[in-house]
Amino acid sequence: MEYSSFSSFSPSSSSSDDDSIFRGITHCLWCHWFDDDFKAKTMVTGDDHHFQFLLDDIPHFTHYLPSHHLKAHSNPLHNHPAYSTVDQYYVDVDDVVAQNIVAGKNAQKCGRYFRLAGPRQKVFFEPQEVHACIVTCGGLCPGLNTVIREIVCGLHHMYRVHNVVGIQGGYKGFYSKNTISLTPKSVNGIHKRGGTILGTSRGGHNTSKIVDSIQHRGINQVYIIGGDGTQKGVAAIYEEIRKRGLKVSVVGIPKTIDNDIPVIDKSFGFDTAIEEAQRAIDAAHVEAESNENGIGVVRLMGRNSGFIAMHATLASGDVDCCLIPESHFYLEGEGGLFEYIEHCLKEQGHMVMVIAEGAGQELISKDKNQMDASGNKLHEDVGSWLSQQITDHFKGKGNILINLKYIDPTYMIRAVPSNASDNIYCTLLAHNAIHGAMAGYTGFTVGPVNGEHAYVPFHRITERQNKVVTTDRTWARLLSSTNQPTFLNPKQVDMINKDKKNFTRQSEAIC
Ligand SMILES: Nc1ncnc2c1ncn2[C@@H]1O[C@H](COP(=O)(O)OP(=O)(O)O)[C@@H](O)[C@H]1O
Ligand SMILES: O=P(O)(O)OC[C@H]1O[C@](O)(COP(=O)(O)O)[C@@H](O)[C@@H]1O
Ligand SMILES: [Mg+2]
Repeated sequence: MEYSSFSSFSPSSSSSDDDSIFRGITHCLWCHWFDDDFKAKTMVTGDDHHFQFLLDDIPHFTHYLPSHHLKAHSNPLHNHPAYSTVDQYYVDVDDVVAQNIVAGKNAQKCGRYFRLAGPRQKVFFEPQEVHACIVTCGGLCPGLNTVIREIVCGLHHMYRVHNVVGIQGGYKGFYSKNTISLTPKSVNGIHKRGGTILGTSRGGHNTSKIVDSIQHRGINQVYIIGGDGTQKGVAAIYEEIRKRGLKVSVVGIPKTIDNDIPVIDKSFGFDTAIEEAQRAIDAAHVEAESNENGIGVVRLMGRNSGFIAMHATLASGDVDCCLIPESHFYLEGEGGLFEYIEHCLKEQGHMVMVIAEGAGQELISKDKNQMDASGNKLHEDVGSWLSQQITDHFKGKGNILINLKYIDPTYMIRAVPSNASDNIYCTLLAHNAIHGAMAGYTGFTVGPVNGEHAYVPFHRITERQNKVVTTDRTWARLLSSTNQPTFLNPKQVDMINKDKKNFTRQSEAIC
């Protein structure tokens, strides 16, 4: 199937030979097209023609490379001693994952679907032809080394691919550093270490220099591990590769300690970070409890979203107040933070607070607007600021002596090695990334959607950042467990309720 057979905004069914090689034998009707922004879409109609849904599809080599450049081969896993015994080992080409799994009266008509991740019957690379590279970009996260190790070992053990290199120091390493060879031996045991053996960086994304380097080195599978910024870079690399007509599979593996990547259930390393945060909260609790009017303040990561702070608070049970960027708070007056602290000290003699790094930034007077090398806004240290505000407040009250201890474990929670469950998660991500690349898919990311690993197009991952929804049940559960104020006035509550009504109307209109 030639790329030109995809027509803009006009779904058309296809049943060429190449198409059936690509999709296997199927009874469903699959109509592919690209929308105005060149995003792959597929309309799938079931056997009985009643069931129809829109698949948020990912690109495949057959979409843009001429068929005489492509040859499909049987998946070598057929002959693998471990995998060949598995019943139904290959993913059926008709298998998709629903983004919304809560059934309602319009359940079949609305929502998005993604391709189920996993090994395909046909692959578009011979093992000896593959030259893969791996790069890590952006901030650290527990599990980076595990993903690296599992890509190297997965390629080696499952597909007998031996030519894998590491790009050092993030995107800029493509054009400024030599590669290092990665073998199962060289990555042995790295999952027990925090950080990334390849190094990482912010900034330095130069699409044409990166693609020149990929072309020059003869690399044909690119595995890029990074957050939202990185995935925007991966999308640009894929676009350039497609324009140049290269048979190079570009795969993004989503990483972020902040867990703010949409669509996927959770990012790797997040569980580990929450576990590590407990140690800081426990210490803050012990200090606060052991001192008269003890106040423990813990600052956790979360540039624009408060998932780490929220989950660490929910897991702990010892936190009296959790402050996140999504929920504005104020210090003075009725319903304010100072009033609540005074209440906690009076009632229980101590209190523990968790604050996300991006919370309360609007309260801190700033004279500069600083950015990091990737263009991310740099925040003021809200933990130190808040500790000072609390200290000054009680000083002003004269007769109340407080004992405030400020703990800042921000970098500690992301520098640790991944825990057992994150290691298993990282392995699945790595293996599914490999299966997708070997099957000829490109320009995609991978991750769990409602518990099933799926291939997700870049634009779904980068179009927005996940935020804590302060009107949903999880935040309500937190408010009820801490007993903290909502910091909302009646006018704001009214606005939230109006927004909710509008949202419900819009959702109904989409269906
Ligand atoms: N819009 C973008 N387009 C291309 N590359 C980007 C973009 N945003 C960030 N990058 C690159 O991605 C890398 C990591 O981005 P950063 O925001 O620091 O971390 P993360 O990917 O973890 O969010 C950096 O090398 C940066 O130059
Ligand atoms: O000091 P660094 O390395 O820039 O990292 C700090 C930032 O990294 C983060 O963990 C997010 O990083 P990523 O976007 O790279 O995932 C933020 O919470 C924090 O603001
Ligand atoms: Mg980011």
